[in-house]
Amino acid sequence: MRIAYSVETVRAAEAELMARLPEGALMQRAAAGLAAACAGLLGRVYGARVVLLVGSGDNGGDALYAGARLARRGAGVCAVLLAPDRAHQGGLAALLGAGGRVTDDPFEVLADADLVLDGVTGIGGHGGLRPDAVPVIRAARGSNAVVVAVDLPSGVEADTGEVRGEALHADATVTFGTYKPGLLIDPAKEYAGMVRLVGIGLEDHLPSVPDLEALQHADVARLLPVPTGESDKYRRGVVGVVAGSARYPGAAVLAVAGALRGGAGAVRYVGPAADGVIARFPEALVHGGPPAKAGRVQAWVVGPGLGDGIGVVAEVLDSDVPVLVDADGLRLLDAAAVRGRGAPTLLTPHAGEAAALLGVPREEVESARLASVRELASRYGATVLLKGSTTLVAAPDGGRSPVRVNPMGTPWLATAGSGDVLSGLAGSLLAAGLDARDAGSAAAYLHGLAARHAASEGGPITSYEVAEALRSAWGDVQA
Ligand SMILES: NC(=O)C1=CN([C@@H]2O[C@H](COP(=O)(O)OP(=O)(O)OC[C@H]3O[C@@H](n4cnc5c(N)ncnc54)[C@H](OP(=O)(O)O)[C@@H]3O)[C@@H](O)[C@H]2O)[C@@H](O)CC1
Ligand SMILES: [K+]
Repeated sequence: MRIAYSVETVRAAEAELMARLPEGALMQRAAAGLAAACAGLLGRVYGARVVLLVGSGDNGGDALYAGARLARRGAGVCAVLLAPDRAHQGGLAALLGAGGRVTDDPFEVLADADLVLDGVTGIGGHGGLRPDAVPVIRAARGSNAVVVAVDLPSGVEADTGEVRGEALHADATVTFGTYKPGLLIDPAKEYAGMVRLVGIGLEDHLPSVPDLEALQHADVARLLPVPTGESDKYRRGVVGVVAGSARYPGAAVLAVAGALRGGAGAVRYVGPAADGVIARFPEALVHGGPPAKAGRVQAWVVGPGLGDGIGVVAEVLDSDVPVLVDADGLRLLDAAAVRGRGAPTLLTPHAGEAAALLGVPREEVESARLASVRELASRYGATVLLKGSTTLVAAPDGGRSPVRVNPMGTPWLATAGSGDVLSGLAGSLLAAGLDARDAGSAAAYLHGLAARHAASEGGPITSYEVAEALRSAWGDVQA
């Protein structure tokens, strides 16, 4: 599991820790870890050419002190001061004392650098890079040097993962004390490269519940249901899928495709697209409806491709098993009916649907995804999976459990029908007994991984191919 804390929380923990340490000790810990990571990347420090890009805050201070350590080990270290009169004084003195130098010509030194340390901004940065930094960052990127970001790639928003202008694309990021949300959420995450976490003693001063957590392969593997010798289809779970319409029969096929590969023992399809479903999946159980007459299920998925036939949503919400509501099912969703349910509900909107549920413009959700998913969960008393380049999953517990962020997203998933596959898959995991937050986050993870597997064969992928690749994704996380 990777966990992240917001800047506000990091600053509070830092203040607590700093009060117990001698002046500057924390920055020295950060710089020591940073220099060691750079030494590892360089292989040989003696004679290496290192360039420091130094901004006006403590992020630049970290770079300067780390540069001083590398200079003492024989590296040729040169600093580019982006705000010369505001550069960290102690760090600058340390660098000069260790034999490093300052240059006025960044392009000359960047041309043959082995390693560039990006200390322009860290958690104190806002907005994209300022104009004076842009050509320098581009020159660093255009060189053959390994580019290492200090704490965060400069130009990204630490708390939200937004990138509001130009930002540095790093090969690696050395972050201090804890991950920041921007290191886990796209698009910022893509700028960070390989992330290394350096402990500075902050851990003991951070709250026990982080703001965010991201599952990794091993976490997903632990969550996935494994059939035992005792299993029959009911023990493995039967998932009911209420989807599709005369106008959108394909949504039914895709939701069933996802459900069949989600670990439930059987998939029961209810709706008007039964012929299409059976033609593709003879193993599906089909029923014309209504859902209450279709037979026993352990969880329902309702919504994909329902078109106008959304009257059925209320009937499904009336059941006493977990229910996933997606797509058309989210229109006209009655908040009181959802809140009044005894069994868990999982809502899976994209940003536009989330905006409609919240009654705000779509841009408001896009620009504040974390706040939006939390607000939806609390307003509906449901677990909410907010789809997007980084899918977020929040439980309705007032922030007691961290929001899950999916580290496995991929732009390949921006294709028609991919949400239908996800809803079937997540519903199947609900039927197999996972709680709503686990089912949603494990499904998002497998779905993203499956898309990557499918895309690795080359070229654009279809949603059906994503569903087919779920098997190999499943095997991959368990390997
Ligand atoms: N917290 C911890 O536990 C520890 C923290 N440590 C380190 O401190 C870092 C935080 O330092 P920080 O607070 O000084 O802020 P920082 O990231 O250097 O940037 C702020 C400066 O940048 C400027 N600026 C703002 N936006 C900008 C932009 N777009 N483009 C260009 N400039 C921009 C802004 O200037 P202004 O807006 O006033 O012009 C301000 O002066 C943290 O990331 C970590 O590296 C470690 O040493 C030890 C443990
Ligand atoms: K940085």
